[in-house]
Amino acid sequence: MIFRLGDFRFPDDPARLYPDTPDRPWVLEIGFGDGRFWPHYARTFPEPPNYLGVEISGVSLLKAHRRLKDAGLTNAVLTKLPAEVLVAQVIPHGSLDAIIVNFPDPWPKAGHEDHRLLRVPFFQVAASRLKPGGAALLTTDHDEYFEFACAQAEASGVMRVERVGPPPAALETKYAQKWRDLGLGVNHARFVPTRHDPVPNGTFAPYSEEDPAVPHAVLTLPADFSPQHFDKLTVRGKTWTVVLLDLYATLRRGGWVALAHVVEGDLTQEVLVGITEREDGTHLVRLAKFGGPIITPGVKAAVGAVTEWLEGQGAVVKHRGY
Ligand SMILES: C[S@@+](CC[C@H](N)C(=O)[O-])C[C@H]1O[C@@H](n2cnc3c(N)ncnc32)[C@H](O)[C@@H]1O
Repeated sequence: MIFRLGDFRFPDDPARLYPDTPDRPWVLEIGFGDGRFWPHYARTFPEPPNYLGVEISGVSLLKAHRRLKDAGLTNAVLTKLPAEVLVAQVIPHGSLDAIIVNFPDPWPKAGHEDHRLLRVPFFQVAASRLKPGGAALLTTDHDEYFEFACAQAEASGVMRVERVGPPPAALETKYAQKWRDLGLGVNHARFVPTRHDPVPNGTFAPYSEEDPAVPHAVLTLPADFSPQHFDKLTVRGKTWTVVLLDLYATLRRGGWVALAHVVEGDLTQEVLVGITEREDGTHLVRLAKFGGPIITPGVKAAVGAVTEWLEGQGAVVKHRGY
């Protein structure tokens, strides 16, 4: 099954994600590519564990989805997201049996280490998300990244590094085959948590139409409010950047819609903020459902930015709910 970020809870519950197999082990694979690993690895268990796969490539997502379907692996959830967002926001403390990372992008150029997944912050969150007895498994052809990842795991203070042989399934992926054809070897490590300090999930919330928590404001617009142009506007907070890109008039209900680009760490969302007239003549500024937004501090700030832009145009705010 393919999940969007908005289909998850924050944190989610494996029993909700896998209602037919809630008692099986839970394995997360990061950067599954075309999905060759899981059919091989799942076969090494008496029953296929519950699988959560995360990828940033949409093409890979569709290829892997077809592969898992053809293999009859139904207790599998695939999602197109940066792994960092999924691990930090969706996965509960102490819930995973394994985290698998096969041939992660090595970011080999000097100065690009910050783009690497396997750094201290990742290991700290991973140690929280793994169950006692669980481990993160890395297989890579890239010697320098391998040493870097082992050093980062040690530096995290929450992982023990075991340099052991890879599971045979890790040698069946597309990239494993590519490097094997070039005559290159692989490195493998198990990162075993030595501590399980909880790293709290964030403050994300799903969008629910009736929920009063949907960010909004109520205001009175000046009688002559009729914007003819809109200049792009950027607002920065500690953890987010909001860019109000444009404002559109809506024809069906009267009113306007602002398009906002919201960046918070690894997560980017494009959201719409509606400005609609209410029966009493005031206007409601509210995050729109369109596009399946997640309610985050940055998205609340986008509603705030639209409200404050309207104040700059002479609106008087009666209520702020963001
Ligand atoms: C070198 S490929 C390896 C693919 C596959 N594991 C294999 O062995 O054939 C790395 C994969 O990681 C994915 N990826 C890179 N950064 C990611 C991130 N932050 N979250 C999830 N996937 C990511 C890429 O899209 C790519 O498919």
